[in-house]
Amino acid sequence: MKLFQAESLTLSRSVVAIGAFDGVHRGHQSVIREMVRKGNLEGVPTVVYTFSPPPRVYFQGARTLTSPEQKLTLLERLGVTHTILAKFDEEYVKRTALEFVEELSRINPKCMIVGDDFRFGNNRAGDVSLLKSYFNVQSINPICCARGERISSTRIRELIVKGKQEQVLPLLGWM
Ligand SMILES: Cc1cc2nc3c(=O)[nH]c(=O)nc-3n(C[C@H](O)[C@H](O)[C@H](O)COP(=O)(O)O)c2cc1C
Ligand SMILES: Nc1ncnc2c1ncn2[C@@H]1O[C@H](COP(=O)(O)OP(=O)(O)OP(=O)(O)O)[C@@H](O)[C@H]1O
Repeated sequence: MKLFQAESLTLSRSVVAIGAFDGVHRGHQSVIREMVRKGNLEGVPTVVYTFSPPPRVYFQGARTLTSPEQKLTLLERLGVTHTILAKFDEEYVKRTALEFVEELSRINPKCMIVGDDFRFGNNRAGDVSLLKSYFNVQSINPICCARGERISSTRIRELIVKGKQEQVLPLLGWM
């Protein structure tokens, strides 16, 4: 897997998954596996566009579930060929939604997977409907735990705070 900073990758075709992916939990794995499946089917590079630190860590002081190194190892294991790891800092968050769209255009995504509530660009001005006006955007069905709740990084952080470690590993599902 090749690693890139923001604005440094150009491709003639790709499939892309975008998100914080903190923890690379079972929900994230499902998104990434679907993206890799599509990429392999089409014979095009598979790209994860992610952030370091995760936006919730930067803005809300949330605890990080996976270090950048751990995250990259897990992404590589899932078969991702390229990862863009954007340094999420004071400068980066000033980028407008259209600047982010322009950056994505440089990798010519044939298909893009993001969450329905994905927001991007300064002050979270960009949303999925804006992204859909430029790209073929898809989402996948939510992956839930045995109790029927949607798995999320936020939920895993809450379980850690409550000391319910034994419930965390099945949600991460790294084994
Ligand atoms: C270029 C760019 C600029 C952003 N600027 C802001 C911002 O000013 N304020 C904010 O709360 N979030 C900002 N975000 C973070 C997004 O709101 C969101 O958390 C991020 O895209 C990750 O999406 P996810 O939470 O669905 O994984 C920005 C994201 C990008 C890509
Ligand atoms: N349980 C899930 N099932 C399916 N897709 C998921 C699930 N959790 C996250 N995703 C998808 O993974 C991508 C990255 O999401 P993100 O990093 O925001 O995850 P999250 O766990 O919801 O994070 P947070 O709790 O911090 O909001 C998005 O496309 C999102 O829709």
